[in-house]
Amino acid sequence: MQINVLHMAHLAIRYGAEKQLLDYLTLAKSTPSEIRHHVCALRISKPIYEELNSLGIPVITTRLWPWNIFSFSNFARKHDIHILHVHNQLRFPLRSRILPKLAGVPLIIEHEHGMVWNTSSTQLIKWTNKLVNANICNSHAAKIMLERKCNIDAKVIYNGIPLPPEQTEAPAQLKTELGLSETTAIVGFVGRLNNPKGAEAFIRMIPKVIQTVPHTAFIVIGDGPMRSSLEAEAKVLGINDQIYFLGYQKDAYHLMKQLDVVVVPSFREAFGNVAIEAALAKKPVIASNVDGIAETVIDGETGFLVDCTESIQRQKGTNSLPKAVVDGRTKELRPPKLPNTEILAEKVIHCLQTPELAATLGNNAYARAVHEFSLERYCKDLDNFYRELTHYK
Ligand SMILES: CC(=O)N[C@H]1[C@@H](OP(=O)(O)OP(=O)(O)OC[C@H]2O[C@@H](n3ccc(=O)[nH]c3=O)[C@H](O)[C@@H]2O)O[C@H](CO)[C@@H](O)[C@@H]1O
Ligand SMILES: O=P([O-])([O-])O[C@@H]1[C@@H](O)[C@H](O)[C@@H](O)[C@H](O)[C@@H]1O
Repeated sequence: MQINVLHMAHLAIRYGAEKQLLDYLTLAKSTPSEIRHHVCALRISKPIYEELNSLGIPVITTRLWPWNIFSFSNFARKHDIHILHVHNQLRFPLRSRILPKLAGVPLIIEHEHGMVWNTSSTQLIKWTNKLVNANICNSHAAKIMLERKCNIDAKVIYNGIPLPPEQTEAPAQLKTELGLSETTAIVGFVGRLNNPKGAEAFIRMIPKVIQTVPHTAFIVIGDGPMRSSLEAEAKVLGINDQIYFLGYQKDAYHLMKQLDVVVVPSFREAFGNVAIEAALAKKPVIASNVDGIAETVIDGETGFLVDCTESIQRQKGTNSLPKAVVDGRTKELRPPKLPNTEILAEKVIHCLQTPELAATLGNNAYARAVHEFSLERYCKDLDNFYRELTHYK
């Protein structure tokens, strides 16, 4: 039996959830299987549309408002869709549950990538829970949030990241481009410049790091609504000449290879693909002890986890703050906080001053990532889940 899956997702930008889906579809397309993929894009950028086209994946673009139900149900019928796999639409049950059911889609999977932290009213979600056949979370922390907030049980499938080709040593062009000497260490942040990522904690730790290790450069990869305020804060802290805002970079992994330490200071993070990408680049990760990050980083073995103690000031135009996050140690809910600035700086300094330790952490992180967080493993888990759900033998 062929299994036809329709993925519903926002594909306008290319950060965590979008990359995860595109990487999966790319691998799935090159692996013989009875599972066929289709995409229902709520929004889509031209490059992503072209990418899906070149993979030969049928795409329907619709926001799925009630008046779009006929085109959606025609597409679902034409491609004999068995499963609608909805990514990150927990807040919109009309679009992800009610209309697809009315359109005759047999099975619905909801996949949580981090939205449950944002969900405000959960009443409609609870009322329509019966329309969903299965839920997937990308970490145990996400599963805890989904259960506590929406009374939904879920299967945990950790994200998976494409393994880099063996033996690809990146040319160290970053230092040349930035005019840095060969001996300058680089500490990096990679992510959307929106509030869950805690980029301000990265900036605030810098003066403390350079007091002890003065010749260090800091780079920020990524873009978003907080960029100008972060640049302004760097100016006020007097660290302008040591920090480089590189904006959105298509090949963040290639740049990560050229860093010495990667910092992931998010105050909420369902999973955190950046921590795994850093691991695959064999770099130690210093990260907040919160949510899914506490599952991807093993404190003292693959990096360091830093407890969260600093209050957050939400800026205009950024995401609203979640009421609670999952504490990395206790697994209990607690208010969101940024990682402790002193400890963050201390751990970065420790890695910079003891490169042997940094190398050991990076190698451990790499071995664990290859074993537990590969795209192949993700693909296998997801495909088996589809088979289970459709009682495929
Ligand atoms: C706050 C939250 O809950 N976020 C979740 C969200 O993704 P979210 O987009 O927040 O974050 P992730 O860190 O997982 O992924 C970001 C991705 O964007 C890439 N990048 C970033 C900057 C840049 O300039 N160029 C670039 O390519 C990174 O390399 C990485 O691959 O869904 C992901 C996928 O399930 C989860 O892992 C995240 O935990
Ligand atoms: O977490 P949040 O900022 O509300 O929303 C996020 C998007 O901005 C991001 O593009 C996507 O990859 C994440 O999965 C999540 O949907």
